[in-house]
Amino acid sequence: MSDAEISPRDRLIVALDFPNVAAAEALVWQLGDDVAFYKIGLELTIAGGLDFASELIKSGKKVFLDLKLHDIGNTVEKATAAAAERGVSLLTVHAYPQTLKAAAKGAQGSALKVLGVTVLTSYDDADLAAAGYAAGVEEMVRRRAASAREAGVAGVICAPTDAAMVRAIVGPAGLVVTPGVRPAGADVGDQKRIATPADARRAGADMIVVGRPVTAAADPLAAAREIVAELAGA
Ligand SMILES: O=c1ccn([C@@H]2O[C@H](COP(=O)(O)O)[C@@H](O)[C@H]2O)c(=O)[nH]1
Repeated sequence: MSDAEISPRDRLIVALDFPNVAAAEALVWQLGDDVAFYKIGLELTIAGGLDFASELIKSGKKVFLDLKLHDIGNTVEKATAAAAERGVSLLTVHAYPQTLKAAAKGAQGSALKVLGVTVLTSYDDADLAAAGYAAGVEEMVRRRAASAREAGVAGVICAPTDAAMVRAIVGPAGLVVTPGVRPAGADVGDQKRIATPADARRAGADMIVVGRPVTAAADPLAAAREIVAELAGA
């Protein structure tokens, strides 16, 4: 499928950051056919999310497993192969060359797309300095996007504010997925590098990840519909 053929609905990935499967199931039921792509992260994975991922896939939804793997090559390769076997569509690993290459190998021959996490959207230059990095966000994002391209993974996770720069590095075929998305006026929470759904899309994001602006909304279905409408107009 070419990029132009992806519908606005399929560009929205809702993050199921819940402490249990029952709460995640209730939201998926509430959103119905308006949302087709879900992200399962660390919290839900620890609470039985892997079996729930398989159920979602069986019911026709797409699943992004956001595990941000980072370990020795053999472990990352085998874990990636196991994710591919489960039928998930997207999997994250941290964008270190060794990790990216191992994940690319683990996904070989499958439909799984591996995404390298560049710099977390909750980080700014001061956070990187506090973690011991000499380079700032822009430089680190550039380096990691280039590592992802060189390792041959499908694409990257970056902030919407980095998307245009990243697009120039990964090229038109690279998948650019951006969390840190906030509709105008939404609570920013712990995110630091943010943009609206429309601005993320205009900057070159193929897909956006949205959690709390949908999951914590008084009316999650209306919130999801507004985001899809905004994407459609971008
Ligand atoms: O750099 C990153 C990588 C992953 N995430 C994940 O995306 C969602 C965002 O949730 P919100 O509630 O919309 O802030 C969450 O699951 C993160 O683990 C990210 O935010 N930034």
